[in-house]
Amino acid sequence: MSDHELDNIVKKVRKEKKAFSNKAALDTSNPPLEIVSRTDEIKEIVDYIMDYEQGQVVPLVSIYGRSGTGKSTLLKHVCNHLPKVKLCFVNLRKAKTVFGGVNIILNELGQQSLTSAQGMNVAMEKIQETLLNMMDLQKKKLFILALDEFDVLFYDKRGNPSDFVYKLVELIADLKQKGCLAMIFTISNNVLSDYDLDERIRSRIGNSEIFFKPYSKDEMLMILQQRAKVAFDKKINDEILEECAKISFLEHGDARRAVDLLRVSAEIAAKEKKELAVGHVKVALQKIQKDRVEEVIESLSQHSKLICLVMAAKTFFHDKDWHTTMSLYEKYKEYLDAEPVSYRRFSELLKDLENTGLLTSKTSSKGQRGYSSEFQLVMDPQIVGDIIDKDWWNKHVVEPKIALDRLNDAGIKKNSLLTGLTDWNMPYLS
Ligand SMILES: Nc1ncnc2c1ncn2[C@@H]1O[C@H](COP(=O)(O)OP(=O)(O)OP(=O)(O)O)[C@@H](O)[C@H]1O
Repeated sequence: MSDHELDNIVKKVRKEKKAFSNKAALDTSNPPLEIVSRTDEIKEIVDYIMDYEQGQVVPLVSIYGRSGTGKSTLLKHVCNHLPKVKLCFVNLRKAKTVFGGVNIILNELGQQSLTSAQGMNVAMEKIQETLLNMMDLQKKKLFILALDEFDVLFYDKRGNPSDFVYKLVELIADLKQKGCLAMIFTISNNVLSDYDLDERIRSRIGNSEIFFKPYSKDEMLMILQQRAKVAFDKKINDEILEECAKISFLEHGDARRAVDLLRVSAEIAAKEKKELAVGHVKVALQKIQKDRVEEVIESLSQHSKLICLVMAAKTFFHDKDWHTTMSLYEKYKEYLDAEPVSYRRFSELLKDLENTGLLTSKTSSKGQRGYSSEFQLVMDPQIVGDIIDKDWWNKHVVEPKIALDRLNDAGIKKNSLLTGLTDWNMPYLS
């Protein structure tokens, strides 16, 4: 590429970026200028923390709620506001094992990792020693260890997360004996007491919990207005922000994704050299969904991909959202040109898919026949079909569906002419 061509690219990109006066305001890894709403949750956090002035704090508080509800932001905001509080904020997302989590804590405290052979007790002693030195040096009154994405440790089936929680609580008690007040805030999507914990730990940690509910549409709008004011020179039409807030409220209540939606919409408008409009939000939503689904689907096994394809086809072809495990399993077996997994394994795979956020489930009563689970695809089935196998999807699902809809529109009964079109029925061979 010649220098001239490169200069032209730089010029074009620079022009696109002029749509923003301060794009960093739409970067959700930066703290917000101001906390919107959440007064009750802030009060609850402050309540637990301020007990230190009476020399007595609870050892562990579980902050929980869905993603993007402000859990980490608020805890950091409160701690940074209080001069006598020392916060050590640790994200455990990358911890593959309980001991890996301990090493992440040590690293955050400025210490080297230990080998698992050195054992948990040595690690706890190291944490304790470091904390005591740090508190003495910095003349703080309360040490807070915030453990974000704490639930990750419970995926370590060989480790003992329950024992780790116990050791942390013991550590807090030891520190207190040595004149150092400390407490732990765990942050996760589910409340800590829902996890597999021993009884002795349940009684030690008590019920110190703070729930963060998903944001309402108005709260979401306020968060967006605040960021938009800083990010753009021109005032953004409220209609656009309201659209982003509405979509985010209906889909997830996640402030991070709402801000991302606004940013991607503005990027698309800038690329088209147009004013940001509501239409760009719709395009951005499709793009974000597609990127997310692509990332998740790429990491799935062939069986799980096939389950997604069955779900997408059933949803799209029959205009039906909810599907029972049995109806999905029957179609999956019919569909598969290889040895199927057992029904039990199939149910597990559905649950795993639910954990990725691609599906959601509900349990409904079948009267005397007990209960059954039903699943719904969270994403647009077209996006899922396109990602897994676009050609196959178009040929065996979209085209027959269009043909069937035409027949229906013309008033021709489904089963009279083209019975083959009453369902998509080509085995999926790849
Ligand atoms: N009340 C709020 N006021 C302003 N910005 C907010 C508020 N709540 C959340 N945000 C913004 O939304 C984004 C997500 O917030 P945060 O990371 O605190 O959520 P979280 O509940 O900890 O999510 P996760 O569980 O995914 O870690 C951040 O960029 C944050 O600045």
